[in-house]
Amino acid sequence: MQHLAIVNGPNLNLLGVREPHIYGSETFEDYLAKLRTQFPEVDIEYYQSNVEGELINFLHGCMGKKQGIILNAGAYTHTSIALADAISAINVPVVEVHVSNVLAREDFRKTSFIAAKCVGSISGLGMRGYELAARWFVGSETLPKG
Ligand SMILES: O=C1C[C@@](O)(C(=O)O)C[C@@H](O)[C@@H]1O
Repeated sequence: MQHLAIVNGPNLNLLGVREPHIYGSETFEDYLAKLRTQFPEVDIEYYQSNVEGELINFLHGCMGKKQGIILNAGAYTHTSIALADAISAINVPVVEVHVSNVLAREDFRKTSFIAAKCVGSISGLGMRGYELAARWFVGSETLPKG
């Protein structure tokens, strides 16, 4: 069985409530329940924190345990060298996901400190970005299978 982690950063606990015109009106918990039924062969652990260091600790803990990480770092995407360093430090591939199209928004969202450390990025495809990232991991032959 493959083990993936979905990691959501600050303010993403408020998906469904927060600025629904940008992020939609579905809660992440509802979305995750559907996602899990789409990937019965995958163990998907979900972690969310509003605290930078807690996100880093969780990423460290994925070493040797997960085949891949799907990370929406929220606003830390645009600020956190520490998070970028954590992605470099762990031997687990990370796909960056953003619900909104960050390149179509404010200029400060156009910089991602984490993008270059990730295997790829998905932005602007709504919640489906998580599904597409999971599908990429499942189809990836280069990854060790658990
Ligand atoms: O919190 C978020 C959410 C986001 O990562 C997204 O999923 O679109 C985009 C970020 O710029 C923002 O700070």
